[in-house]
Amino acid sequence: MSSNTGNRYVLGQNQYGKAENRVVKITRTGNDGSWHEIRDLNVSVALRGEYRDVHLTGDNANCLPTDTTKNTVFAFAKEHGIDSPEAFAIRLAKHFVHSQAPIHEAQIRVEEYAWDRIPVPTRRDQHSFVRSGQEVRTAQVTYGGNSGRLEVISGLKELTVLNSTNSEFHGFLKDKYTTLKEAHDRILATKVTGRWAHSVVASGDEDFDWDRSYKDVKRRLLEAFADTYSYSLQQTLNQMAERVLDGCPTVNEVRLNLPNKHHFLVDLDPFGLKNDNEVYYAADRMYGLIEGTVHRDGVSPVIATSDWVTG
Ligand SMILES: O=c1[nH]c(=O)c2[nH]c(=O)[nH]c2[nH]1
Repeated sequence: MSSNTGNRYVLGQNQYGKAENRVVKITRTGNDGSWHEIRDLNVSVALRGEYRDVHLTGDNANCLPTDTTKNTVFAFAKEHGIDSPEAFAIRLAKHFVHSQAPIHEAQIRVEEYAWDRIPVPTRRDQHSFVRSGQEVRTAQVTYGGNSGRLEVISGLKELTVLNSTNSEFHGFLKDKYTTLKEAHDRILATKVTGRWAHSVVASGDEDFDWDRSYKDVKRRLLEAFADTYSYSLQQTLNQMAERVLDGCPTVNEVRLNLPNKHHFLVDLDPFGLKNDNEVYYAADRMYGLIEGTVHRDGVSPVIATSDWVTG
């Protein structure tokens, strides 16, 4: 969106909303309500539409307060529950666009923090949890706009994985600045940020099982990482994305950002010791950053390539 102010400047893309609403929903089940389920989300709202006046003239008539968007997130958790990050985000996005004429498009971004149950064999009630440290689940829903599209991008971040062998890197281009030694057996480690876009079919299906889809994609990413005999992290990236597209017909596109978490062999010669690929120094920076999108033929990619992902 852009609008000519009649002056020298043009108001370009703009959006607003409340970011990082941390909503935790406890659902009590069982006869006496002593079995608890938990969903722990970080929800950000961005609204787009007729906001020329609020920026240019100070007329706030079209401006639903960010405070209201925050309240809506918490009220919806109570009124509708949280079935999954995607379902919750779709419900919110549709609500904002359908309830206020000036709002043309809504984008909801969600992070979910997972909790595992602490098993207590002596207790029938279950309300104790330990934060599960593996990864953060993400979802981004965009609804509305000129085409009235519903776009759902699921994802994860901070999923750290390591292969202690079956990784080589050699035969690369060399110039006068190249000092890297060819590696025929190295550690391959990365902290996966992955995003995958769902087809319209899945996005529009109110009964679509987002949690199951998420588990399926994550399992495939991990299995492909473990199965691939790697000649570069780029090749591993492609294998991981293809494994998802192979097994998940409702996923059209996968984007992966893979920092190469370098492990350098430590020189033990000064101590008269031989380092037979056993002792490494794990460097936390700098890191190679390998990024790419793999999508079905004929599908136009929608996942932003400009998002800055750090290692
Ligand atoms: O898997 C890798 N890909 C690269 O492009 C690269 N570059 C580098 O220095 N090490 C590696 N490893």
